Amino acid sequence: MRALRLGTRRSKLAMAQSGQVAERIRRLTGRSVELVEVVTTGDISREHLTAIGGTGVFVSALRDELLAGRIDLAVHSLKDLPTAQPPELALAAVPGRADPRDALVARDGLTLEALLRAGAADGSGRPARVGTGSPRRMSQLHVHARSLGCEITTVPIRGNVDTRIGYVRAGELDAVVLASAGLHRVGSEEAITDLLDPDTVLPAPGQGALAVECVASRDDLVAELGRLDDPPTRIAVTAERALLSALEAGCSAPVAALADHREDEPGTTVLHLRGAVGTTDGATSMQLSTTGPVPASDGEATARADRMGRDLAAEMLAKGAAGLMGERAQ
Ligand SMILES: NCc1[nH]cc(CCC(=O)O)c1CC(=O)O
Repeated sequence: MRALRLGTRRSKLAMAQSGQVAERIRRLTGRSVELVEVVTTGDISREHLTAIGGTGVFVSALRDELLAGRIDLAVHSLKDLPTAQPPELALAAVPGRADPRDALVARDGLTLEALLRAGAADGSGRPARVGTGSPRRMSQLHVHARSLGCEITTVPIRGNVDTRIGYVRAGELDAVVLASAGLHRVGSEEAITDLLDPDTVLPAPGQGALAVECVASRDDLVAELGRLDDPPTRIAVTAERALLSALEAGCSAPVAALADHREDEPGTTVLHLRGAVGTTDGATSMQLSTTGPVPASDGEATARADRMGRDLAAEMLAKGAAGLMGERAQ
């Protein structure tokens, strides 16, 4: 049998996660897998992602290659995947999720709270300068700083993981916030100085999870790749993405969501879903949560998770969430 062609961006993070999925396929199916590099608009453009239409730009070039039949499968960071799934493509697997939390990489090994209280490194009394281009992170960092009676200066940055960590090493910023999962995938986890509690900074929908995509009409391939699927992860991210989709938010909007399976009573698992929105300056924000049963069948549980996400979004909209998403992508 010929080798499966796995299309990947050539960033360190994309290569790492594609390589890890390729290895899982080889081990589970015995199929050989070959990595094929694909260049995307997001890799070329130096503009801020919000200015070029969100992180979907990373995904579209890979999808074009799938539809043209030049590659057999693609691996995306699930949080970069637009919520509308094109019918010609199948989300064949959502493998087991890594830690969904955001991580702080701060000067002098500081935690977020210690950094906010300490302020800028020069002792000038100015607020700490924290790099992130994500409206979701900015919003929640400002809310948290205010709750501690501190201020924070957020600085929009872009670039790959090494570039972002480099700003802290060079002393240009006091800290940067990145996904823990990405730092682990590229082997830079030792740079993490604090893992942010989701009650403080709730991650992006799908953060820490991967999506394995192929052409929907290739039934055998869909089934083969389906062996990588982790039902609890798929159920959780389904709830998070349903919430995002129902809020009709662009992928750069400040929407956060995290679902996790919890033991309710001994032997009974429930799905707990948190959702948050807020203005970028953190002046107004909202966080709501809900809990629902997890039916025994994975199909029913996924459908139920989808409804939970949409119901929580409806509750958020009824409480004025739309007014907090002014920055949403046009
Ligand atoms: N938006 C870029 C992006 N897409 C996926 C990850 C990290 C891995 C993940 O969350 O699965 C990152 C970098 C980051 O947010 O720090």
